[in-house]
Amino acid sequence: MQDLTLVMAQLDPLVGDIPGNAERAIEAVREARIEHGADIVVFPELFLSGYPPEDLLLRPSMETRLREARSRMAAKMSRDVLVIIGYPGRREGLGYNLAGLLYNGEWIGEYAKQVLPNYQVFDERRYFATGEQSLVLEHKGAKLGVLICEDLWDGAPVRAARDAGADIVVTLNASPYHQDKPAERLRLLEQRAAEVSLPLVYVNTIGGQDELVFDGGSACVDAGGQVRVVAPYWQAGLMPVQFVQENGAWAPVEGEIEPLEEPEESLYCALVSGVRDYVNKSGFEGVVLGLSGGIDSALTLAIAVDALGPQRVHAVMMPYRYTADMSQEDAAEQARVLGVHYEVLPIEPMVDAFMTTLADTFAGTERDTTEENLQSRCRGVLLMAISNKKGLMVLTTGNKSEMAVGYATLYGDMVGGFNALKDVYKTWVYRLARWRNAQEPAIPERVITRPPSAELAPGQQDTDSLPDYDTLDAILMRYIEGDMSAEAIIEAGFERDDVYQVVKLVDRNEYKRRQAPVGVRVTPRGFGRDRRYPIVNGWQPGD
Ligand SMILES: Nc1ncnc2c1ncn2[C@@H]1O[C@H](COP(=O)(O)OP(=O)(O)OC[C@H]2O[C@@H]([n+]3cccc(C(=O)O)c3)[C@H](O)[C@@H]2O)[C@@H](O)[C@H]1O
Ligand SMILES: Nc1ncnc2c1ncn2[C@@H]1O[C@H](COP(=O)(O)OP(=O)(O)OP(=O)(O)O)[C@@H](O)[C@H]1O
Ligand SMILES: NC(=O)CC[C@H](N)C(=O)O
Repeated sequence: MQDLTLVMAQLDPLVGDIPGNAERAIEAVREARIEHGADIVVFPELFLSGYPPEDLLLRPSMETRLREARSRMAAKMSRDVLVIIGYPGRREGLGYNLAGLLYNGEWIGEYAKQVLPNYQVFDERRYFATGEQSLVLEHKGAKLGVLICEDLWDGAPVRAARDAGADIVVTLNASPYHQDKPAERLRLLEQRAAEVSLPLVYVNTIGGQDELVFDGGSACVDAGGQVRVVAPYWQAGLMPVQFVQENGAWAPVEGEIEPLEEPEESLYCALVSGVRDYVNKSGFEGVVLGLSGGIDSALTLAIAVDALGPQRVHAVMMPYRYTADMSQEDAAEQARVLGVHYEVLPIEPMVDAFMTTLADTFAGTERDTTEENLQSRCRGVLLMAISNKKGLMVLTTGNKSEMAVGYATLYGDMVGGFNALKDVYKTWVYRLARWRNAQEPAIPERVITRPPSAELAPGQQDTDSLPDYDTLDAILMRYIEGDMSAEAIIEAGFERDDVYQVVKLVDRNEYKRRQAPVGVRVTPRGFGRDRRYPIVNGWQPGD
C-alpha cells in the first residue's frame, strides 16, 4: 500500500511583501518536511503577492520581484518536496492568476485560473485573463489536478480535471469570510467531491487584509463527499493530510476535524482577527478609542483587548453635561475589568470655547444637531491628538445600522482609522456582547441592558428618531443584503413609514459612508467594495 503526506500551509502572507512571503514559504516547507514528513506542500492562492494585491499588480517591478522570489525559492526550498503555490504572472502581455509547481529545484508546471470572480468584493477581471487548460501532474504515483478558488465554485474546471485523469483535486484559495461562509464552503466541497468522485484538498488563506478577513478552515473531503480533515479557523499553521492508495484510488485518512463555530464565536473571532492584523500589519503600537458607557464602544474595547492585549489599548471617557453618571461609572468599570489604560477628559471647556466663538454667527438661531455634532467633534479632535502624540490608531465604533442610516457625525465620532463594527448590525452587537460576557466578564451588564442613547441632548434615546433596532435591522438587511425594493419590504410586513424613512436615509447617506474609515467586512454586502452606489443621484425609492 502506497501513501503520501500532503501538508496544507494555511498561512498569512503580507500583501506586497514578495520577498518576505517567499521566505515564509521556504520556512514552511522546511517545517512541513521536518515535522510532518511532507511529500507535497500546498499554499493558498496568490500567496507570493498576498490576496488581493489590487493595483500593485500594475506596478512595473511586480514581475521582476516575483521572478527573483521564485528563483530564490527554487534555490532554497527542500528539494524532495513538491510545492504548489499561488502567484500572479504575465504571459504574452496578459496577467494570470497562477499556481506554480516546484520540485527538486525546478519549476515544473504552472496552472492559470480558469474562472475569475467579479462580484461582491472580487474584481479579478480587472487584472487577469482566463486560463483555458486543466493541469494534472503525477507525483509519487498520484495524479494531482490543480485548481484555484473560483474554479471550484463554478464546477466546470473540477469536472475537466477529472476528465484529464486527476486522482486528487488540489485547490488553492483566498476565500474571505462572511457570516455562514464556513458552512457554505464545506457544503460546496462535499458536493464537488461527490460530483466527480475524487478526493478534494482545499487550502485557504488566513488573516486580515484591509476590509477582508480570511478564516482558514482548510479541509480535505474524500471521494464520497465525507469531510476527513478540517484545519482550525482563525489560526495559521501547517495541517497534514495522509493519503493512502487502495485498489488504485487515493483516499485521505481521517485526521483532525475542527468543528464549525457557533455564529457568535465565528463573527467575534472575525472581528478580533480583522483588528489585530490591520493594526499589526500597519505597524501601530496600539489603539485608542472613546469609551462612552454605551454598547458599541464597550464591544469595540473588548475586541481590541482580545486582539492586541490590554497594554496596547487606551480608552478615553470624554464627558459633557449630558453624560449620565451611569455612563461614567460603567466606562471606568469596564476599563478596570479589562485592565486597559484609561483616562477622563471632560469636553465642556472645548465645546464652550467653540460656542463662544460662534455666538455672533449663530445669533437668533435655534439649537439643533449643530450643537450635538460639536460635542462629537470635540471628542474626535482629542482622540486624533492622542493618536498623533502616542502613535496609537483611533478605532471608530459606529455599527452597520448606524453607518446605513448616517447616524454618526462626520469629523466627529467618525474620525479614526479602522472600525471593528462597521459591518455588524446593532442587533448583532448585542448578541456579541452577551456571547463575549458569557466567555469571561468584559462588559458591565448595565451597558447591555440600558436603552441606547447618543447622549448628545438631555434624555435622548436612539429610538426617538429611528424605529426600534429589531425593526430597523430587519428592514436594512432586506434592503442592503437582499436588494429588495421599498415596496417589496412593505409587502413582507413592515410599516410603510418606517420602510420609506429607512430607505431614504440609506440612500441619502452614501456620502458619509464614502468618508468613513475602513472596517472588517463580515456580511456578503459590506459598505466597501461590495456596495457601490453613486453619491449624487436622482433615483427615487419605490418598487
Ligand atoms: N450629499 C452630501 N455630500 C457631501 N456632504 C454632504 C452631503 N449632504 C450633507 N453633507 C454635509 O454633511 C453635513 C451633515 O453631516 P454631519 O455634520 O455629520 O451631521 P448630521 O448628519 O446632520 O448629524 C449627525 C447625526 O448623527 C447622529 N449621531 C451623531 C453622533 C453619534 C450618534 C450615535 O448615536 O452614534 C448619532 C446625530 O443625532 C445626527 O442625527 C452637512 O452639514 C454637510 O456639510
Ligand atoms: N462621553 C463619551 N466619552 C468618550 N467617548 C464618547 C462619549 N460619547 C461618545 N463617545 C464616542 O463616540 C461614539 C458614538 O457615541 P454615541 O454615544 O453618540 O453613540 P452610540 O452609537 O450609542 O455608541 P455607544 O454605544 O458606544 O455609546 C462612542 O462609541 C464613543 O466612541
Ligand atoms: N479568490 C476567489 O476566487 C474567491 C471566490 C470564491 N467564491 C470565494 O469567496 O470563496
